[in-house]
Order: sequence, then C-alpha cells, then structure tokens
Amino acid sequence: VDLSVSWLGLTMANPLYNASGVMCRSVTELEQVRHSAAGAVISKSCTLQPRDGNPEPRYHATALGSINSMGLPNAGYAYYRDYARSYPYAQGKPLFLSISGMTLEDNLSMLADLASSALPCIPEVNLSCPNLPGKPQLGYDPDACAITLAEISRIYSGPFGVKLPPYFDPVHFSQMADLLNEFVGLRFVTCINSIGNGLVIDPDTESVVIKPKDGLGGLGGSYVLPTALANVREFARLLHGKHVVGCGGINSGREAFMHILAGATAVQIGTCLYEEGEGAFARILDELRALMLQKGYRCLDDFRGKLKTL
Ligand SMILES: O=C(O)c1[nH]c(=O)[nH]c(=O)c1Cl
Repeated sequence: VDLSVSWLGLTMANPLYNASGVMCRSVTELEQVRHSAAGAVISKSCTLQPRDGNPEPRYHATALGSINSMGLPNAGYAYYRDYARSYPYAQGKPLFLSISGMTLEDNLSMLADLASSALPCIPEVNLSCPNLPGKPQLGYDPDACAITLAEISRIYSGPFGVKLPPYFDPVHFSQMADLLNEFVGLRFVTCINSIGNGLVIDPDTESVVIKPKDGLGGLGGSYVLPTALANVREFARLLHGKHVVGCGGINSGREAFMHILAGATAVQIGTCLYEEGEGAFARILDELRALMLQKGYRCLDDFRGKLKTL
C-alpha cells in the first residue's frame, strides 16, 4: 500500500500532519512532530510579535472533542522563520508556516520577509482565528479576504494556502470559491478551522470550562467531523486546480479515509493529537493502511475524491 502524496512540487511519505496550533508552538514540539510518523510539519499560527494569548484555562477536552480560546499564543514570526531556516528539508518532510497577523500590514510584512528568505517552507495564511475578542475573523468577511489575498499575491510569488473557517451555507461555499479561484498563487485551502464560539457547560460545577470570552471557544474533534467533510467536499468540487487539506474530527484511519474520499489531498490532526500525543500518527496510518488493504486500494489516488452520492 502506497500512502505517498505528491503536491506543490514535493512528495510526502504519507498524508498526515499536525493541525496548526497543536504540538507546534515551540521548537521542541515542532521537532516532536518532525521525528514522529507524520508526513509533514506545520507551525503554530504566528503574529509579528510574540503573544502570551488568553488567560487559562483556555483549552478543554470532552468525550466528543475539544473547545479552545487560546488567543494566538505564539513565539512571534522570527522564531518560526528561524526554525524554517535550520529545518532539514532534504529529509523529505515539508514544513508549512501558519501566518496569522493581527493586521493586513503584519501579514504582508511576514510574507515579504518569508519571500526574501527564499526558504522552501510553504505559508498557510490563517484567515480564521476565532478567538481574538473584539476582532471578527477574516474568513467570514469576503471583501476583507479579497483585499488580503490580492495584497498577498502582489508580494508573495511562491505557492501558499489559506486556513478557512467552516461554512454552513451553499451560497457561502460558492461565494468563497469564486473569490479563491481568482488567485493562481493560492495552491491549497485547509478546511476547516474550529467551529467558532461554541459553549461547553459542566453541569456538576454549573460552570463553563474555559476562562476567555465567558466560556465561548472554537470546537474541534468529533463534534466537527460532518462539517469538516462537507467543507472539504464542496471546496474540492468548486475550486479549480487547487488542493484541499482536510482538518477536523480525524481520530482514526476511518476519518482520514473519509476526508480523502471527500477530496482531501492531505489531512491534519488536531484534537486527537493533543489528547493522544505523537503516537496518533503511526496508529492512524496503520488503520488507514489496513482499511485500504481490506478495500483493495493500492494508493490514495485509487479513492481520493470518489465519494459516491445516492
Ligand atoms: O485561539 C487560537 O490561538 C486559535 N484557535 C483555533 O481554534 N484556531 C485558530 O486559528 C487559532 Cl489562532
């Protein structure tokens, strides 16, 4: 069984890597992912300056997934750019850098610096951080997205992608796809970021479980799987000549298989990785391999995007 993925002029031994935000804030964590069975590495969304993020508790897991309102805690752009400078690309695991500037100017200055560094790492521009109190996320503002993507395309000539929030209406899928199809440098979209502003309640303590935003936070894990699959399938259908990376609700080979069946080129693991640790990569790959063997598939292209309808 061949799990390899060739895209963006590179080849990954397998389609799995971490979701930005999980096991990727420090070099120690990034190296943990790089030394794991993961096929690639992505860094925590970074801002120009380092950030402590929101007050704790800001992450909580339940049997069905997770809720977080981290608030973009990160070591600052230069820290991740320096990691990208020393990264051993020749070992065959691509590095993605998640960029999430507080302003358009910050996004542009990070990407301009990245362009001038001529490093083979690939930016994933986060249009969807839901946890900055008072700041609406770009992904739900098509006009702001259009401006951001136009400006990025002017200063960054290499391949890049965007991390999208979940959409819930066919009009929004087609509106965003029409916009994204305008940008040839935009090579992939990652669907989905957490489902924003959920509320988890503990009836025993009669309290919310995270401190920021009076308990509101982005949902991940099993809670979001059907929404993630819908976004992967719709954007895979609507985008021309671009890849979709699947993210959301992957706990085993079965969900990884579903995401790829829906059209995903590669898949990211978030909540499950946070809860289980880096062993999740090898386990999920074994499960995916077994499922493919059972079904008689020899490679991912044998079933990618071939979800049946009734
Ligand atoms: O609060 C966060 O740091 C965060 N949390 C998320 O669930 N998605 C994001 O893109 C970010 Cl940037």
